[in-house]
Amino acid sequence: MASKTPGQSRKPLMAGNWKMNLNHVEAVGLVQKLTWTLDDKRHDPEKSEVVVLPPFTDLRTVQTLVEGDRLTLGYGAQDVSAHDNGAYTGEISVEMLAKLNCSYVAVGHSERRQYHAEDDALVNAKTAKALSGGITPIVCVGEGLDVRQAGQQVPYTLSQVDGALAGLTAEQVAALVIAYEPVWAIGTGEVATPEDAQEVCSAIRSRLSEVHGADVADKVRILYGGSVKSNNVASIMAQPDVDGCLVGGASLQVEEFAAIARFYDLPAL
Ligand SMILES: O=C[C@H](O)COP(=O)(O)O
Repeated sequence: MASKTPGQSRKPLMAGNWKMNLNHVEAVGLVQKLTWTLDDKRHDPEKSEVVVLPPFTDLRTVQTLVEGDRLTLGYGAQDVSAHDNGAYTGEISVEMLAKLNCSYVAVGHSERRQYHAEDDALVNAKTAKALSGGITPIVCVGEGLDVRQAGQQVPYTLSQVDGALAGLTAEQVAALVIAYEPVWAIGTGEVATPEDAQEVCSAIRSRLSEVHGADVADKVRILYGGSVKSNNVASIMAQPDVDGCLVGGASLQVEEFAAIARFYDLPAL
């Protein structure tokens, strides 16, 4: 099995995308239980950074809890507007997220692309907007089942990466996170094999290196997402170009997500 490069400096990132689950009262319960569980199991924050991405309506509550109790837990949003402010009903601006001290925001999640017709140009605008507001975008890319069956997952995903990062400077690219999420593996229980994840994550890093240089490519954390569980996370994380996971369903289960965060203590099966 491929292994991490010795001395690699990218700190693993485990981000829990709650999607449209948990109201702000329920968020308190999950965040408290998660941090207690991580403490109880002696989670080492140097070995993985743990982040939650709750719905917008939970963010102020999560901020108050994290800051009030000085929790070692990052948080962010699941989407951001490409606009600064104005008549965009239902949208949330980067300035609003920055005011809530969000560290991260997911952009271009496949569910946004599928249900809200977000294309690469809009994902590009949102990525640039997040960066301009000092929030780290987690740029989501990945192919559907038809593309995978045609064996086109690498060119398809690289085209999404090119589109999402168009016009960004090397410095901006070095500051963002990319999440490779094959759509056929999201919420289906169909996890990609570690080799499937590595193939595309490695191709993404090579593309970043071609366009922005090896130093930039070496800094970017590339996550895998799609049916990540405690029983498959260690072997996925053993891949050299996988620097963390974007976790959906399992992030709503405290014990499961805490175990995923502590992937470094699990055997790679
Ligand atoms: O953002 C998370 C991904 O969509 C993965 O979701 P999942 O872990 O439920 O498959």
